[in-house]
Amino acid sequence: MPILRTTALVDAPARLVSAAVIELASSRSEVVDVHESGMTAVLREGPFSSARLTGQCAVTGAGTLLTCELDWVSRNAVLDGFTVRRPMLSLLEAVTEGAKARAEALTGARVVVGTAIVRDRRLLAQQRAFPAEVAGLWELPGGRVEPGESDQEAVRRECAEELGITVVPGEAVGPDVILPSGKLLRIYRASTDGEPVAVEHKALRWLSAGDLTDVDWLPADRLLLPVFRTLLKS
Ligand SMILES: Nc1nc2c([nH]c(=O)n2[C@H]2C[C@H](O)[C@@H](COP(=O)(O)OP(=O)(O)OP(=O)(O)O)O2)c(=O)[nH]1
Repeated sequence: MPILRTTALVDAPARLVSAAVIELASSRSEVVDVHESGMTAVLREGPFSSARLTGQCAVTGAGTLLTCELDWVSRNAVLDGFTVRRPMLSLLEAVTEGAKARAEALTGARVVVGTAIVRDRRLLAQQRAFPAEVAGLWELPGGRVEPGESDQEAVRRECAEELGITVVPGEAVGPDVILPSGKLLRIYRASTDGEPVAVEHKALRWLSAGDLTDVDWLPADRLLLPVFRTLLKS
């Protein structure tokens, strides 16, 4: 199975480098797995039987080392060297260099926090009531981090406003996701003793791992479903 590998040293945190690779990969392929330090995508169409793109981040003293790999099953091993390897290398370089530039440009971008509250192996999700373009779609509780506020303070404030509960924020999980506005969606675990109610939303649901695909998520959250599944296993 042919395999190509490229690397780049990126001056940005790993969860943002992962976000940039996910954004680039999802414009050309189907992202099938995401985690804090990378992602795996499958290319469905091209001069190969099947192809897989992975991006993996490692934290070093000099920045985040991004390693991207493409491996594929050849249709014709003789033609492979001429007709497949060169475009595959161009694709890989475009993803690696594109992710480096995008992550470095977005360092310090505004953050939207999402809150992952898990109870009895179920994740709390809420259905948006407005604006019209996204009404009916599902998301995690949260919202924009206000100037001068920490991510954790935003998690506490948004959960109080949207759910009427006090939460204790935990660690960030998964990669960031770049929103169409250029803000970064960042998910934090949180725990609560309170009973949430839908203050601003249409509905709340506690979703088990098997229920996760029953609801129509906002596109950024749909990308994070592998992270939500992992949370429900632990
Ligand atoms: N809260 C939240 N927002 C999300 C998620 N996924 C996702 O794409 N978003 C987007 C939707 C919005 O464009 C943006 C957050 O907007 P928002 O309306 O919830 O934020 P906010 O409470 O600070 O807004 P506002 O009342 O100040 O207008 O992030 C998610 O899981 N939770």
